Amino acid sequence: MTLAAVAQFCANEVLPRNRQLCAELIRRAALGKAKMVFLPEASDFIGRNREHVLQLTQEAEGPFVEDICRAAKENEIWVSVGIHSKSSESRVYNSHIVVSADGEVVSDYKKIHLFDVDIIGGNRLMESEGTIPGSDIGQPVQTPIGNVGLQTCYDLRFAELSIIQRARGAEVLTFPSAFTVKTGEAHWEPLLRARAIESQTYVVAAAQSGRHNASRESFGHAMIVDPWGKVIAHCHSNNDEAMVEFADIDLSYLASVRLQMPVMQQRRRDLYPTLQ
Ligand SMILES: O=C(O)CNC(=O)[C@H](CS)NC(=O)CCC(=O)C(=O)O
Repeated sequence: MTLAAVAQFCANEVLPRNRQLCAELIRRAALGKAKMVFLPEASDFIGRNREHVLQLTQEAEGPFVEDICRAAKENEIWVSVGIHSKSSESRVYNSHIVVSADGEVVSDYKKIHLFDVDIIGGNRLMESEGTIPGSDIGQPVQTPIGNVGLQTCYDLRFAELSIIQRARGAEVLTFPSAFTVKTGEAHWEPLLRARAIESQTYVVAAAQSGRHNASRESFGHAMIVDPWGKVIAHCHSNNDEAMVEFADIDLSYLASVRLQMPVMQQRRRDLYPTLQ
């Protein structure tokens, strides 16, 4: 058994509180014997507006990453977590870091697709006003649960990334998220299951959940999906309770799914561009 743990909680603008909750979730995952734990996008904080996010990022980044690295090392567990990170201009990066069980940051993915949308009956959010998009898909990270491809939240809607990461050796795709309630109700689970089925990977999706402030609420429902599309861990809640659920990442099962239905070999690369 190689257990993974997926977490959800409700980050707010109180930085020490968010750090403590993350450390607590890491500890609970390790107590449950997980080898790697997945925390949501923006686990360091959810801010009120662009200026607030910029200011909080200055204060949050150093102490947050330090605390995550310490918790990973103390509990001997790998961690995937979404954070805001500083840049040389007045916008931040939406980063997704992986920390090894030695407490070292071993990978840093910057969200490629930014959430610039105006949903009728939902939210208008223009992420690119305060965030610089990343431009590197990166290589999957070798971890004790398998090769983990890093993405973030809205990237989930761009299936090309998942296929490319699968071609680069990903066995697990991970999407730390803060889905809105309206889009989450309609799309969250079907998108996660679709990515798992079509790329034949495990999908681990940690989630923000509950009300962050007067204008932001997140959908929750963190989950792990197996390569057949079955939901094998599910935080059944959309309130602000912090929780963690577990599932076995079975790479021999993954190999058998790929063998039975070899979709990667069956792609018509003569008809559509080769993905690498
Ligand atoms: O703002 C922060 O600090 C953290 N980042 C987020 O919450 C991001 C950008 S606003 N949220 C999403 O991408 C939601 C995607 C979504 O809900 C969908 O694809 O339907």
